Amino acid sequence: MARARKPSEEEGGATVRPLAKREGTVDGMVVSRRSGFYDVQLPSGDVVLATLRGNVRKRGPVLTGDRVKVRLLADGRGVVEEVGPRVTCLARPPLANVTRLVAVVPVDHPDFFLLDRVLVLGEAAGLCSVVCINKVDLDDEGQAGAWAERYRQVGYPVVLVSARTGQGMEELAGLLTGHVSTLSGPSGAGKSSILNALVPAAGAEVGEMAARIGGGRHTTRVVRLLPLPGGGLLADTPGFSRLDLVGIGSRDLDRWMPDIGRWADRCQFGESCLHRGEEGCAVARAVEEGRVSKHRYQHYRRLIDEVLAMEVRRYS
Ligand SMILES: Nc1nc2c(ncn2[C@@H]2O[C@H](COP(=O)(O)OP(=O)(O)OP(=O)(O)O)[C@@H](O)[C@H]2O)c(=O)[nH]1
Ligand SMILES: [Zn+2]
Repeated sequence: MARARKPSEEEGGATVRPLAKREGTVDGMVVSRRSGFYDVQLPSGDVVLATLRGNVRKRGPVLTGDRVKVRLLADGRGVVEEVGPRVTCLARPPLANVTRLVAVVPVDHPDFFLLDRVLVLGEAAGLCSVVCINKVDLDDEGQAGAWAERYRQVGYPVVLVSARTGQGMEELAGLLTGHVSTLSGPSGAGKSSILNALVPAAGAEVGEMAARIGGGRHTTRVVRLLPLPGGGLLADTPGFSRLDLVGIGSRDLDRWMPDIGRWADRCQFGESCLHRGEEGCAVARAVEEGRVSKHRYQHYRRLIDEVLAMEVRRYS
């Protein structure tokens, strides 16, 4: 898989940059869609309901997050006349131009294997990830600081927040400014609570997942991009609705874990090495010397075994 080029901070996907000039049209971004109708947010903040022009419809699906040119009609509606190139594209949920992934870990039930899996998927999709440790009001044993340090060493910005008390939320909001962002993390991590704290009008249901499933309300939801008060947009649906390592190859995995990849480049065995404890492997040595976290390396080993097993199933 070719390495996705990461958008720079200035290129944050929420900036509505002009596409090529087109007479009588304005730039916008699709912020939600349902059966043939698209809500397009204009640079003024206004949202118009639009349909697609025939040639646009033929070219393939237009996704929430797509940058478009709309022609405004006299009745206040619009017609999408052109769709701009995508910086990133997620499949499930279908979202274009997301640039920021907020990987949420709850203090009360932290699962760092799951976090590393989410971060790998984010890297492979070309997103700039932030690790968000939530529920720090429950951090009685003061462990969150050490966890944060582990991920700062990898190179990720880490924020310690409490959606309940509001601690750290301003810092998190600052990291989302100018981006199209999405939250990811296990059920109960506090994604809806964080969304509601960042976008008071979001009205996301908190702590009701079990009730929803139990009650059989299992309908497909529309993905919306909600405007953040400080600028930027936040998806109201978690960024990865499935966490299988689809599209991740055994030869690429080290690149999607930057702390491992850094040493993989120096491995004497070159590209053929999968860094599974081979004698003389530069990654194994870096772990022994304490330059790479043992936890992260253990997770790499579990993930590479999983990817290899998938490849065996696919090719046999
Ligand atoms: N103490 C504490 N509890 C929190 C915090 N954030 C969320 N919670 C609680 O954690 C539970 C789960 O929160 P949600 O926001 O529904 O979590 P979610 O990640 O959206 O969960 P799903 O919808 O199941 O994916 C709720 O009971 C929240 O009130 C926090 O910062 N501190
Ligand atoms: Zn190696």
